[in-house]
Amino acid sequence: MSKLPCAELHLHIEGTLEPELIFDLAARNGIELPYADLDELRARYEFTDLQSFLDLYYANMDVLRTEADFADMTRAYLARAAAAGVRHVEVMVDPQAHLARGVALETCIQGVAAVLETSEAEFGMSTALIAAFLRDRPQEEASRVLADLLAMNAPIIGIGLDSAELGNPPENFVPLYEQARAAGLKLVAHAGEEGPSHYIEQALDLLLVDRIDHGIRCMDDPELVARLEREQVPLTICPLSNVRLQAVDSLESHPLPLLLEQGLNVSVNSDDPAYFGGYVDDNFAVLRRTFDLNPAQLARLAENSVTASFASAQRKAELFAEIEAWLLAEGIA
Ligand SMILES: Nc1ncnc2[nH]cnc12
Ligand SMILES: [Zn+2]
Repeated sequence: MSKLPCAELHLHIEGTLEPELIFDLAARNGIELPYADLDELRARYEFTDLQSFLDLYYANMDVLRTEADFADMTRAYLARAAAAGVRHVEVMVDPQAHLARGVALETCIQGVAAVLETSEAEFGMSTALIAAFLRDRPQEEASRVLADLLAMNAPIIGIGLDSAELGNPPENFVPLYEQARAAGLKLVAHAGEEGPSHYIEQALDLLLVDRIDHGIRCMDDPELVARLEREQVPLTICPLSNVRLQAVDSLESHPLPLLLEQGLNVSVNSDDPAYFGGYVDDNFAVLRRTFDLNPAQLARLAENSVTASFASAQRKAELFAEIEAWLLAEGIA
């Protein structure tokens, strides 16, 4: 089976930092890591919940110091994503996580954006950049950083909301989202990953988001599931992430097939692929094996990703045609 063409809509670029690159960048920047070798680092990749992952994710970012570091990480992701079948990607970056370490906004944004600009020529892959804000830091700080991003004309298409969800509800960030909307930006937010289903409703009703990242806790509220279907609210779902962070009991009990069956716009994404055991093709592969998904169901997931993307109408038409061609090649058209 050839790689299914798709859009990746839920991807933290810092979550693509592979252990080997962490060691390379540490050596380049003269940083002493708290791990003796790759095996010792890899042994830490056992998570009990979101916070246990975030602790390692933020610690490992310390190796990102220069524009070249951000660029090398982004280049490595694009090459791996191209091999995975990703034809359009909307990359999230966490500017506050870098500012807090003394890394300038320009360094992280320019480092990532400069490489995203090359992906069309190198891989035929279209890209966009989303600035994600840390919900466990103050709303006022987020608003200041967004103002700085706008003042420097950062090439961002939208904003997101991530980091520790429990106890940090969407309602805390209404001013940030109003500011972003006034600037013409697209709006997404993590909601219902670990947090309760009413965080999803808050993200929709108070932040007015275009998409929900994760959203799997909607399963606790059948009326919300019906609403998500009725309004065709996209949920960017990350199966391997949910398993590794124990947001679901097992892959077998993951709600994605049920949500697909019920007609919701669910897509498949990798979240932090260097930490969760795989890129988008790996996510598709385990889903296909576990749930015996047929080519038409896989194509529907890919079509959902294109529908939910912020790509232009022309680009979307190209991507739908690629998926149709894949389905034909699979003998199912
Ligand atoms: N899965 C996730 N949830 C919340 N914040 C994140 N930051 C990076 N990955 C994340
Ligand atoms: Zn995420």
